Amino acid sequence: MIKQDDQPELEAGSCAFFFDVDGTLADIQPRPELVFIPPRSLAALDHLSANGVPVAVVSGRPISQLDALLTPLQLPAAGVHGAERRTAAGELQNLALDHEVLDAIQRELAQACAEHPGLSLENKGVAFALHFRLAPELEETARHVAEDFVSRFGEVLALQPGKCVFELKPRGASKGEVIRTFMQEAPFAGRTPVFIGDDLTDEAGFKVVNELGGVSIKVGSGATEATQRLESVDAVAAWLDRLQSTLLEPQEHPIKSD
Ligand SMILES: O=P(O)(O)OC[C@H]1O[C@H](O[C@H]2O[C@H](CO)[C@@H](O)[C@H](O)[C@H]2O)[C@H](O)[C@@H](O)[C@@H]1O
Repeated sequence: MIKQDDQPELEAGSCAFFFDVDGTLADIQPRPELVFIPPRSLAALDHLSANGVPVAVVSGRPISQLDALLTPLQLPAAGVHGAERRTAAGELQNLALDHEVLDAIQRELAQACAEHPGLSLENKGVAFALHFRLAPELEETARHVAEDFVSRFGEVLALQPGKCVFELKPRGASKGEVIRTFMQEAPFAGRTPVFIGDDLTDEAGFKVVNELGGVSIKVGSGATEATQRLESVDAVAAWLDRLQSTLLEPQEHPIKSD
């Protein structure tokens, strides 16, 4: 049990924040489309950002889904584990990928997954997630299919295991490298990077943030490179509340929590 007193102590005004989404801002749900970010956390993100604190989301989800989850906020964002990026200035920068090959992979994967009802294929256009949360007995099948595709399309895809999922992400996509890129630009540059995440894909982010002298926070249990921990998504929400109170002369924020 992590006590309230052990919450990471930070002054928001000198930091730049990077948030993972599933398992960090939002509780894990049986299916990806059921996920939501609690209004209290949305309000806190809005408050920080409206007060000049750089806040970005860094997720395995595409940016289009992140925008929908964060509505009405539109934050700087990295999607698909870093394959997509929207800068603070609103510019979109994506990894250069061979879409013909990805389309062919998608067709083959759909066929392979169709042989295993219960295995759910999430097609993100440039990445694919093989979910087995609703059919845990298919974990080894999902691993086998994912490993087979990575061995055949290793120039394009890399394996990214996660919570009840094996993902095929674009080779070169890394949450760590995308955080490093954000940290070279305004308004992030010169601040202490803070990255909060819960899953294996977040470990690359923790590594880079540690290297940059920042603060890495793992949500939940399990081995990690992160140096601090929060117990749960609820604990993240409570910590966000406290972070807001460290701001000097805060401005009113448009989103109200309920
Ligand atoms: O980097 P994240 O923001 O943590 O996104 C990682 C993946 O999250 C989603 O899958 C996970 O969350 C689902 C909803 O809670 C859950 O049902 C699933 O078992 C988890 O693996 C999302 O579907 C993926 O696209 C993201 O890459």
